[in-house]
Amino acid sequence: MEVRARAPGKIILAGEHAVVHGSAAVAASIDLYTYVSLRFPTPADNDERLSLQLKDVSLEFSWPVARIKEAFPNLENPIPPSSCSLETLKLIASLVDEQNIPESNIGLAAGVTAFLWLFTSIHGCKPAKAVVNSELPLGSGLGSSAAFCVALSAAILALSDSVTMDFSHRGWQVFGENQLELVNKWAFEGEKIIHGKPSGIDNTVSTYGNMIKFKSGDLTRLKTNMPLKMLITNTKVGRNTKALVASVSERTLRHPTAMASVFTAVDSISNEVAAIIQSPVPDDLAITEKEEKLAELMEMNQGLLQCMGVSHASIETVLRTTLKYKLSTKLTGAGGGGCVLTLLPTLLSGTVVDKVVADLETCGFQCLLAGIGGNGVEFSYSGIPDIGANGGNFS
Ligand SMILES: Nc1ncnc2c1ncn2[C@@H]1O[C@H](COP(=O)(O)OP(=O)(O)O)[C@@H](O)[C@H]1O
Ligand SMILES: C[C@@](O)(CCOP(=O)(O)O)CC(=O)O
Ligand SMILES: [Mg+2]
Repeated sequence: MEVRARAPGKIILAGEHAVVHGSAAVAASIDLYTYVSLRFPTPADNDERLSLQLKDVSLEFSWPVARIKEAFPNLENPIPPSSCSLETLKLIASLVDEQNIPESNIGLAAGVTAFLWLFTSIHGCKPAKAVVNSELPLGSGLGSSAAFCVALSAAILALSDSVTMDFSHRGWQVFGENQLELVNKWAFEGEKIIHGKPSGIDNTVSTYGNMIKFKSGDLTRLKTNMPLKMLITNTKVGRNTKALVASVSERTLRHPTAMASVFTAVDSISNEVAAIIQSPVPDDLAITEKEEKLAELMEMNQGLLQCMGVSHASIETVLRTTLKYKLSTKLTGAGGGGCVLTLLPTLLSGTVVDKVVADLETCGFQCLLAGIGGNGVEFSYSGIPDIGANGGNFS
């Protein structure tokens, strides 16, 4: 039997980075997903390995289970969601090093480490094969790391005693509230391995979907009927969230008072964005007014992200290009390159959108329009034994 899980990427409408320092932020899921399939071999497979296939980078890693047992002599499982200790990180690093990850893909080591921590914490040293593929660009600000951790946690938990399997349900199914919480907690532990100091907003929006406000670990699910259209421009400039988050923390240490004011300003912007998004939309005029306010808040947030030092020449080029069409733009995610959001007002003609996209593509950028605010993590079983509804636990 195999389980497949999928978890969405996200855009941050307001508050990235500042959210790591306690400000509010607003994020929405997008309809681009990371998929993980996981299966335990049958005795006939005679496979005593734990394998991870990363299709997006055409790499596969595997470890004999005996080698993992040797590296983790004191492994206890299953354990409740907890951080990987420095000592265990070192043990996992030795397993990852053995795989000779190509230098050009070295950022993957953190993701592979997160996989080993999540899998062994929940299942111990068991042979299994996980296959990952994604519709998201990796390392571009659309939350691929969180979608990876959420989809992995979901697939790993869906084949554990923590989830009662419902075989009567074919196709994608959603977790119950307690299980979602567990998936989110484990995914956060994975994000810690990849990001160093994540706020938790990315894994939370990927787990719960839709639109959320997030502050100091507290989730508020936003209800909105405002149509929101964003053009996502990928500058294709590579960057690394962990390094950017660390650079903002270093600037905060150097200028604590000034940065505290920046974070307070971002907090107000995020709260205002959340209020606008949630307020009723009686007519087109009201939508236009709201869009104008949102556009201004996005510009203000971008200015503050520049203050934090996370903009980039490529992002500034997108800003200048869209400004020619009086459109407002801000970076999304960690910045330093990656993806940029441009608000497309409801009354903006398709011809103008086409022209903006053509201009941006001439600069070598890639534009995409993603659906905003869809489902969070989902899972489905395949190769189900024919025993009817709710066959109980398998592990
Ligand atoms: N589909 C995937 N396959 C392999 N690793 C992934 C995948 N998605 C995410 N990752 C991991 O997440 C890292 C990128 O995370 P990050 O720098 O936070 O960028 P973002 O989350 O904005 O895409 C990658 O270097 C890798 O370790
Ligand atoms: C910069 C930050 O606010 C968002 C990072 O998003 P991404 O990994 O760039 O998609 C960090 C965080 O909140 O954990
Ligand atoms: Mg990330």
